[in-house]
Amino acid sequence: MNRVRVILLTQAVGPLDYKLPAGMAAKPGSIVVVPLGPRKMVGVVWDEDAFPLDPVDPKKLRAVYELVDTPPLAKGLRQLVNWAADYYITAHANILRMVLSSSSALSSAATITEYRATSRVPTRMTELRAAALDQLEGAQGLVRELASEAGVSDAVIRGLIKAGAFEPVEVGIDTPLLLPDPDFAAPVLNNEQSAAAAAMVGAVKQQQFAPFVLDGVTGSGKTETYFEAVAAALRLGKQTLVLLPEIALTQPFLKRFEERFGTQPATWHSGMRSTQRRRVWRAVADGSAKVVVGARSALFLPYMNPGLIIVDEAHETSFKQEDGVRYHARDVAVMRGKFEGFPVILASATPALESRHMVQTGIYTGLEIPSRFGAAKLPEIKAVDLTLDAPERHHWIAPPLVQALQERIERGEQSLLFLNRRGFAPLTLCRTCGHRFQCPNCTSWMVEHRLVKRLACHHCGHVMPPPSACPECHEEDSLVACGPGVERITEEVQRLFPDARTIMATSDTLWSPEKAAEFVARVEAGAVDIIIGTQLVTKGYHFPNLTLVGVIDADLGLEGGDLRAAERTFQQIAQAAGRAGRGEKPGEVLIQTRSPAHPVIAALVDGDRDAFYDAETEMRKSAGAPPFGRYAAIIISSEDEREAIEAARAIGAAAPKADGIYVYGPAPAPLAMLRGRYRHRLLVHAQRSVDLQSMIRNWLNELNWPRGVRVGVDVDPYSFL
Ligand SMILES: Nc1ncnc2c1ncn2[C@@H]1O[C@H](COP(=O)(O)OP(=O)(O)OP(=O)(O)O)[C@@H](O)[C@H]1O
Ligand SMILES: [Zn+2]
Repeated sequence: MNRVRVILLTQAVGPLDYKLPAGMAAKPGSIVVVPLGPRKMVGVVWDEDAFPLDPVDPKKLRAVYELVDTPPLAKGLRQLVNWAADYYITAHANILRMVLSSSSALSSAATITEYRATSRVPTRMTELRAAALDQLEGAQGLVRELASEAGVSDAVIRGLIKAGAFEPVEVGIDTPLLLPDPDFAAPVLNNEQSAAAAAMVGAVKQQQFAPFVLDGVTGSGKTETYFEAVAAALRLGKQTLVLLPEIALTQPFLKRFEERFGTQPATWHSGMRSTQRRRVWRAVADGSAKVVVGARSALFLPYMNPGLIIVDEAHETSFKQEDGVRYHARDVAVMRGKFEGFPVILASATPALESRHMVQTGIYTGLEIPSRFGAAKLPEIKAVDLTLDAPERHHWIAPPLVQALQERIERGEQSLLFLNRRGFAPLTLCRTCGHRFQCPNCTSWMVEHRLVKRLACHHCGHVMPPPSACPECHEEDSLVACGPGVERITEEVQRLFPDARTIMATSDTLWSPEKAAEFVARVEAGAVDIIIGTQLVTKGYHFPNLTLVGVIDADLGLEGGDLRAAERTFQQIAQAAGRAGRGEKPGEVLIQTRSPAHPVIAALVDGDRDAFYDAETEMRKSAGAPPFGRYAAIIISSEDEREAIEAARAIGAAAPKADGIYVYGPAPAPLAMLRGRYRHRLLVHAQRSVDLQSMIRNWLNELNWPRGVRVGVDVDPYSFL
């Protein structure tokens, strides 16, 4: 029968059956264009056994329009999509959109029309046009891209094209990627590294599923070591994916990769232009992209011949996606290896408790590199007790840290101050009436960003200029900044050491791979004495002349009752500390805290990671928390507060009562209002033996709620409270 089942890239309809026109052959995984009502839509031919479907009268079936000229999605990838839709309780379409994440890759044209500026000045010049021309000097791209770069509408750009200020350029987009050479510059590994590399290389050659935790202390050379596994995959003609937690880490990685393999790998991240996306997507799908480095979205690409996935800094919580499909890239990576039969390496100096547990129970293989590479030693870590050694009023750097910074400046060495807070101050209030600036769309304070003279919401992006008078009591010049952010620490450093060269490193300053590369180049060239940064600079970077790390507020992350607060704080500070003393000169780390006896701080000072993890694991066990039990959050939101509460109550009232399941709530979600939507949450806590997904699916399928209400499920949530 020439009938196929198709999943369309929209959540609005389930899988539909179509008939194949004569002469068209499509098998499961084939990408097709089909009619849906009056529209044309992309879809994927799916295995018939995945969904129970009513038989439709064959005469009523509409015909597939077109078979897209790309290789069909492999069976293993289709299984992964089935699994992810099931596990994260979402529609197949939502997962498939991440697989087919380049719409231009699906059209057959191998060239594309971009536009670039000519020197012709349009006869009619408007303010918008002038500003756009100014912004776009030397730029080239699609109309949409140029418009967004200049911050104007597409119409403005089209007007400029008509006026001759931009001209069309035909761009070939499928130029082949260069091949990395596994033997270009192989390093000599030390014994510890060799042992770990041998295990990974062996697994790559076996071409079977094998999960590893590559657990090496900071500066142990995990990258050089897993590069051997990449080389092994290259020799077999297999594809490797390296996942990085942040785009900012891409550039230094590319440089190291090129030094090792003679050419850069393909990259994949949200900042790419659509032509680049198409080129990489197609090269991934036809197997010619041998190594891809990317953010978590690279995980779902249709690799033709995958042989290895490496998740670098695998403990990072940014691998968990918090909107759309709430998946964890680390966990999906492991499942992908399982379905498609290849090793997956989770590399970290501070593995997630869950990963460590998998090693201890023998499900993952643990590989350790216990010491730093070469002559480098792990830094000495000390706590600075802020209750004894307090900074001056309105200052945040305590005397011992001031002195340590002074010594580094004198010796020509570099320092890093770590505070995980962007902006100048986390809270602004009126000293006369106490008014606090809150985001109008979210339950969160507006954060002052003094450099750009704005108050900003870190959740929805809402910004406003700081008013000169209080909006409540109208008192002039009455606003005070409360608490420090990195901008304020930078100011303090500049006051303390007027001659020191400082640089601030946060997602506000390192927002693109290029900016991050510039930052690295400046630090490497010795043009910086003191780096002040958020968690963005605490991992991955290797600056041999950096010998001091100061943690401004170690207690910050420990506040609040988040399940992973202690673990995350430990990881963050250990990673920050790991930037010190990576070269020949020894490193020193000073941790400012009000509770030096806290188990997290004590473990860091004693260098006793295992004791900390063991105690933390015991606590999770007795609480039935992951990995010993499971959580899922059900988030109910609406622009209408009543509607949200009522829907949440109705869902709560219908909660299943069964052994091993506890449902808490509904209660206001961690951000009770977000982007203008009121949010309520139910938290489901289940024993491992419970089929959590089926239970939630059955529960929610029975219920209805008003159109304006959205109900999302977050399986294995990372944001709590
Ligand atoms: N076998 C080797 N030969 C030459 N250089 C090496 C070797 N192993 C490591 N190095 C160098 O040592 C430094 C530290 O290595 P690397 O950055 O890979 O450590 P890491 O384990 O990833 O650290 P972190 O977890 O802190 O990011 C790098 O400059 C790296 O090039
Ligand atoms: Zn907001």
